Amino acid sequence: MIREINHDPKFLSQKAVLATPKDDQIVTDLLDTLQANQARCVGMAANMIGENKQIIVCQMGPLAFPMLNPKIIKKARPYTTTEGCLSLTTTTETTRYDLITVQYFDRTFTKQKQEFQGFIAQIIQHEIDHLNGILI
Ligand SMILES: CSCC[C@H](NC=O)C(=O)O
Repeated sequence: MIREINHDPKFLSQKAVLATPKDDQIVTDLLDTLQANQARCVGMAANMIGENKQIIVCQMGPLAFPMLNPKIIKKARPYTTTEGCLSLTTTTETTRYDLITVQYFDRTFTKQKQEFQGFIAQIIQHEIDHLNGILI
């Protein structure tokens, strides 16, 4: 189901709680909502649809993939960039890392560890910030 985008700064600045296998409907809704906003959005965190759970979805080419309870366990090659966000009206300068290793659970709740580089790594960092209540 496509959900409304949350713009409430108080809600968005909370730290999200751990996701469980019972949260699969949130994953579906997040993927639907990302797809509906594809023209202006490449990633979303669950709190952006009003669900305070550690779930993100990221668009990589034609593929949108969910990550549950993601954690960056390694980061390298910092750089400065400017980002916007569907939940905000302004853009901000921020530091990102070109190379990251992420530990997460996939939709079947299987533990994964994967390395990401470049733009997709940037999206993941932006969305994980959302889970920690950090808006760029
Ligand atoms: C380049 S990272 C920007 C990610 C942002 N998503 C919002 O959470 C978006 O504009 O899709």
